[in-house]
Amino acid sequence: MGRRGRRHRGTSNRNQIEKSREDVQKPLKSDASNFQKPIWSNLDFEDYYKEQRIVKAQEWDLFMEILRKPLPAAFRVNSNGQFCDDLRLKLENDFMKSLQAEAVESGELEAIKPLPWYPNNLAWHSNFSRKEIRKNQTLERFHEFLKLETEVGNMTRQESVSMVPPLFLDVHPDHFILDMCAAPGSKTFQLLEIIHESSEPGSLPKGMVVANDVDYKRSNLFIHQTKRTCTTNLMVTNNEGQHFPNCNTKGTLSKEASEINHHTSNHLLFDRVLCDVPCSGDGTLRKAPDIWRRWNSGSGNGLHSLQVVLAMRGLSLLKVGGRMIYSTCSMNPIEDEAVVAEILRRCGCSVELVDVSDRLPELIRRPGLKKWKVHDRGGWYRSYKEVPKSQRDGVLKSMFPSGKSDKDSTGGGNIYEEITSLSSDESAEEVCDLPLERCMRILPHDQNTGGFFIAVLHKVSPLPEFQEKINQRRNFSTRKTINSYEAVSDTVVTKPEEGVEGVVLEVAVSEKENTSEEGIVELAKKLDDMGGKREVPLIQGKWKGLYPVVFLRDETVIKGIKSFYGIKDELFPLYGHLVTRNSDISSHGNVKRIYYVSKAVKDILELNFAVGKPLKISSVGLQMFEKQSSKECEANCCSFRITSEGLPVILPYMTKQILYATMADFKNLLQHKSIKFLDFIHPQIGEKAEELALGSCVMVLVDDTQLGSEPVKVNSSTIAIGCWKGKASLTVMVTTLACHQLIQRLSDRRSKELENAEN
Ligand SMILES: C[S@@+](CC[C@H](N)C(=O)[O-])C[C@H]1O[C@@H](n2cnc3c(N)ncnc32)[C@H](O)[C@@H]1O
Repeated sequence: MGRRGRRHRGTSNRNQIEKSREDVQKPLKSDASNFQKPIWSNLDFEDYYKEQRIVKAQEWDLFMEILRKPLPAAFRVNSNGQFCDDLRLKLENDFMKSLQAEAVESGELEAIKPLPWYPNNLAWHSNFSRKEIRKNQTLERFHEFLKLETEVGNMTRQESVSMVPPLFLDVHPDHFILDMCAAPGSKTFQLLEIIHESSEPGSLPKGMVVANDVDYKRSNLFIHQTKRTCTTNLMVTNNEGQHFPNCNTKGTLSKEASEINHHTSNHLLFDRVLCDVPCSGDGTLRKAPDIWRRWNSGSGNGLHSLQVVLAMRGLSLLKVGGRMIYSTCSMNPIEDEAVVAEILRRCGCSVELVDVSDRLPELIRRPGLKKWKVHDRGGWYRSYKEVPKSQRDGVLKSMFPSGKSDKDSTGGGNIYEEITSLSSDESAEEVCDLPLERCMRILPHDQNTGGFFIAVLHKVSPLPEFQEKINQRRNFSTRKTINSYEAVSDTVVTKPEEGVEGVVLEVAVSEKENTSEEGIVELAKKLDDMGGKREVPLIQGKWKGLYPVVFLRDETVIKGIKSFYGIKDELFPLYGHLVTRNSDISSHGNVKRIYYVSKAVKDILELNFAVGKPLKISSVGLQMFEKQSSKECEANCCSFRITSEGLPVILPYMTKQILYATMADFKNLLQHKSIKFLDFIHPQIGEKAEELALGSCVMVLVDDTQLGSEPVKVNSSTIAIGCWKGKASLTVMVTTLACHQLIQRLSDRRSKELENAEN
């Protein structure tokens, strides 16, 4: 095959991939002129899945019936939330009972119930769809509860099947985890919760999550939500997953930096990888009925090769001994079993499909298929031999159960290459000889959910050398990466330094936060002390709302914060853990927002700087301090207030600017938002408030016995809010919504205590 022909096929295939990707990701236009009523059926879909035999003939009608019903709502109580137990009890003891009448009326057995396979009754399924919950008046109280707790970050609405993959990943708090296709981030939140679960309040987990997604707009939505997780252990990147950088140090790091990088040898490697790939999404038909209209077998075919390369890249970034989940919300074997079979063939003995049949026994799932066929416009094919040459652009060998890709897996060929001579037995229906029965397919009618597919992979040894070489070749052809990224986003590209092949961009911020270019360049000079690498905007000569992350090294600012809040370096180091972005610096050179990064994130950030910034970081760490200018502020006042999301992390290490208050004064402040010192219910608390330095402070709720015996040890149940101490009054610095939610939770606790006392 000549080069021209091959290139042509490659391009056409690429176009098809792009098209499928667009089809999958493009939100439907919501304006009235484009609105089309869902059709709830698609004969091609029915023919396809009947032929693939994903369900037995006798189950077919039920399968289709359930697919046409709206998806019941599901939600999770966030396990790190301060009110986790309170919320779980409220669901178990209050809503489960009070909603029951409503359920019986609509013919259901239970209104809400915990998902039996999810640990600790933390995930719930409601027999009402989200629409019903919104519309029904009796359900209003429940709806308000869900809305409020979701808004403040105590709960997450998430499709139940989408909660499954993190549970099979076997995550430990010290794990470095890569979530390759993370947006909108529901599984990332779960992963973060797991790594935080066993850490003490204020002590940060050793592990971290890199949440990557090529689509920076989708990532930005997700970044906005990460505030509520109060985590310092997250980095969000916008690399193409298949080109995710090695961050290979090639022995160029100093001894100190190499030690930092100890856990990653000379590559950035991960203990766990979640590869939740872009897919045709027909498992979400119940939630997104517009898919009925759009569905065709070409979508799955067009995504297959992207899914293979994403999974292969994930495996190459995985440590030996590590675990990767490959998952899709599609029921299509071309996107599911065929991809898993292809990666197993490419990896040889270095990767195993893990049998997890003994895990989560209450989760109903079906074994992966060993037989399937491939369909395209030309019809059905049982083996690659049957595919006419004219159709081989879109139908690949790797889509068939046998794969027949020996040549591909040596690294010499590529998956678009043609086979012209095949033996006669290849025309028979193929059966895959790999243990694909270990994969899991969740079908909608099994437990009233969406459809999902999961495979658990274990890396036993390094991948075959040629596979690693293929990955390295892909990673970095840097220019290509930049160009393909430009297609989907506005990017600031860091000017490549001598000897460093193309390095890319950083942080996305909203347009309104834009600062003048001169100001930023000026500030970059001041703040970027990481080897003097200054960021230069290349694309269209504009910053386009994307700004670099820089370590904050300003001694005056850091010392000011430390002394004002009484933070001891040996207990909670600030230096080297504080970062800011150029967008967070005013044109006068003043830092506006400061983020805190855990040791794990700091290490990766430093590694990224050291190897020329191949990671396109769009968000990192937790916003902990915010500039707060006030006329009342005196010379010794610190102009950085502690943010609500930063407070739980820093509180255990603060020795100054803390006011302890009992319930009456605490609630009073939440209700009135601002209280004069003279108006405190307990005058001694008012006096203490007056003694605080002007500026940011924290009010901590204590019980009557603790008052007067300060300092009180902070633990995971400590309730505190950020405040501002003015000349005559104390003011809360949290939103009205957060005040409202806190009052609600405190009242519920109080009623529970009274109830317990009565019994
Ligand atoms: C199924 S969604 C992921 C859902 C997500 N894991 C969650 O639980 O919320 C697939 C994601 O893959 C992203 N994506 C598509 N192509 C990609 C690529 N080449 N590299 C990385 N991400 C990609 C899409 O932007 C999309 O957000």
